[in-house]
Order: sequence, then structure tokens, then C-alpha cells
Amino acid sequence: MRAEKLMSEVTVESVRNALSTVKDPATERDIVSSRQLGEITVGEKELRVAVALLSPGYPMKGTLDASIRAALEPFGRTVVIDWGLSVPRKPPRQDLDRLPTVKNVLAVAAGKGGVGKSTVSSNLAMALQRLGARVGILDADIYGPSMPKMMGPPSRPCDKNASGDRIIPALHRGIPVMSVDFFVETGRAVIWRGPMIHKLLQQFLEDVEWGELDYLIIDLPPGTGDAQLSLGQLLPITGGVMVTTPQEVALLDVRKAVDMFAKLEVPLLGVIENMSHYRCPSCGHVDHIFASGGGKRLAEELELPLLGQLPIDPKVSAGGERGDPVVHSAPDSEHAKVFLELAAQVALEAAKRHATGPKRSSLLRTV
Ligand SMILES: Nc1ncnc2c1ncn2[C@@H]1O[C@H](COP(=O)(O)OP(=O)(O)OP(=O)(O)O)[C@@H](O)[C@H]1O
Repeated sequence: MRAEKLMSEVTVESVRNALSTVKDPATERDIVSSRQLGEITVGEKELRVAVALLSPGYPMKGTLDASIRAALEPFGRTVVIDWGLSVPRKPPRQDLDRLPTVKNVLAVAAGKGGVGKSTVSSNLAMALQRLGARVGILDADIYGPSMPKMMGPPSRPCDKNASGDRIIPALHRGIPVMSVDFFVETGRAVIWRGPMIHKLLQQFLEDVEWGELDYLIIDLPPGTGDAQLSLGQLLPITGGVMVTTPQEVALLDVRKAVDMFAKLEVPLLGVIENMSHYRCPSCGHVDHIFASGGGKRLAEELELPLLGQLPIDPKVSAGGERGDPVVHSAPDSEHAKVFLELAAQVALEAAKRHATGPKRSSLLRTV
């Protein structure tokens, strides 16, 4: 009798009510008010619900799946969940909305040069794309642009639009890329003062047809210079990720870079430790060539997540040299898996940032 009564009450509304108790584990918000719940279809024997995940490769999908099934269990029907992806957008800010079609801006930074920031940027972009997100890359490393080389030959070069008033970015492996490299003769040095860098970056943001993107990844120059200052002023950055190697000498410079982000009021999403260790392919022995645990200690000190620890791997550097990031050249390899997990963590932290009320970059005045 009880079961019959319950059966007769299965409506779209009752299913929605049941799901309003389900919280997304990343944000702690219920999936109805956060608009993650889509279409509900009530069948004779089946309940079908569409649910959007907030980040690609969402690491807590299993927990959310179990909560939804538990909430719908009393209806006594087979539950089918159609998963989708709906990356939340950075909060609109009229005065700084230079990129209305871009949902999130992620800045990849490093305290010092050569720690693998560009390697991380290129593989992070490829990994987010592989996980289903729409991604672009802005190479803001004005003095040492390496993104076009690392991403391989373009399928479409950077060009002007038909009316000549907008820039169409180059397309590398399906990813729109803008870089100063497109405008400087090979082998020539860029010797620019701060105002010129500011103007160029402003153009890269305002005059480029980026299209609809979930994430625009900015490959920053190392250290604390003009490009960081300009970007902090020009647009709201969802978050920065700090790439470091494990040794103390690299960490000293990271702390300065972290301080700059704080002054620019750009939130940091976490720390990535690159060249964390080397695993011998023959015997499996793990060597910590550049000391061990520095990234973890730094993350703890800054109270930030350690987003990933990337091993030293000749395939990773060979991929960069060849212009074929390992996530693209060997997508099912162990090395690619590390980058895919890292990308999922970065995207998760960006999504959480929206739920917990992001800080906004305003700055410059207070620097
Ligand atoms: N995990 C890794 N395993 C092996 N080689 C790596 C790894 N990460 C980076 N490299 C290599 O280290 C060198 C420096 O990397 P990359 O150019 O990405 O550093 P960067 O921090 O962007 O440098 P820059 O100061 O020029 O901006 C490159 O030759 C790259 O291929």
C-alpha cells in the first residue's frame, strides 16, 4: 500500500524536491539551487535526470553519483544519470569585463625561470581540452615566448578578421593561442618597457576573437614583473597556479611571487611541484634529484592545495621540444595521466572559488 502510494506520487516535482537535498561535495551547495540539475524524465520503470558537473574530470563524481542515487532510492525505479559539464563563470565585472566570452582565467606562474611553467601550461591546456573543456592560451611570457613552439605547428595562423579590426588567434591542436612570438622575427629580442607590454596585453585581451572558452590559460613570465602587474590590473583572474621545483632556492622566489599575487588580490588555487622525482624505467627506483617535499611544505605553509607532483620524464621534455605535449602525443600514458589528474584538480579549485565567493583583482593602485 505504502509503495503504491509512493509510486503514484512520482512526478517531476517530487523528484526535484528529493534532489534538492543533494549537495555537490565540492561546493556544499545543493544541485537544484546551483542549477546543476537539468531535465527530469519520469518513466514507468525509470527515472532519468540530467546533472551538470562544475569542472571537467570532476574528481568527486562518484560521491555525487552515490548521493543522487540514495536520494532517489525511495522512488523504487532504475535511476539513469545523464552527466554534462557546466563550468561556472567568473563573476561579471563591468569595469573589467574585457573577456565576456571567457568563463575563467587561470594564470600559470613561477618564482624563477626554467622550473617548467610553460610545460605545465601547454599540458594543462591539452588536458583540460581532453577532459571536455574549451580552452585558450595567452602566452604572456613577452621576453621568452614558448607556447607556439611547445604546441606544435598551427592548423591556422594568427590573422586579422575580414574587416581588419579584430585579431583571430592561431589555432594549435584545436586551441586558440596568442603570443608575442607571432609578431617578432625569429631570433630577435623583445626589448620593451612596461607601458608597451601593458598595451600589448591589453590588445591581446580586447582585440582578439577568443570565442567561447571555459578556461583561458595565461603563461606568465617568471618572477614579479610588468606582465603580472598589467594582467592583475586588466582583468579578474579566477586564480593563479604556482609552479615550483622542490629545492629551497626555487621556493624562496616562489614566496616573492606569492606575495605579489596577494598584493594584486589575485587568489591562488594551489601549488604544482614539477620535477618532483625521477622513476628509473628499468628498476622502478625513485630518486628525488632536486630534494624532496619542498612543494608540499610550501603548500602547507601557504595553506593552499598541492595540486600535483609531476615527475621528471624525458618524454615530457621531448614532447615540449617536438611541439607535441605528452597529453597529446601519448594520451593514455602514465605521464599524460598525471597531467589529466592535475588539470582536474586545477579546474575543481577554480569551481570552488566561485562557490566560496572569489576575491577580485582590482589593484595596481595599492601596489
Ligand atoms: N617534468 C619534466 N620532465 C622533464 N623535463 C621537463 C619537465 N618539466 C619541464 N621540463 C623541461 O625543462 C625545461 C624548462 O621547462 P619550461 O620551458 O617549461 O620552463 P619555464 O619555467 O616555462 O621556463 P621559462 O623561464 O623559460 O619561462 C624544458 O626543456 C622542459 O622540456
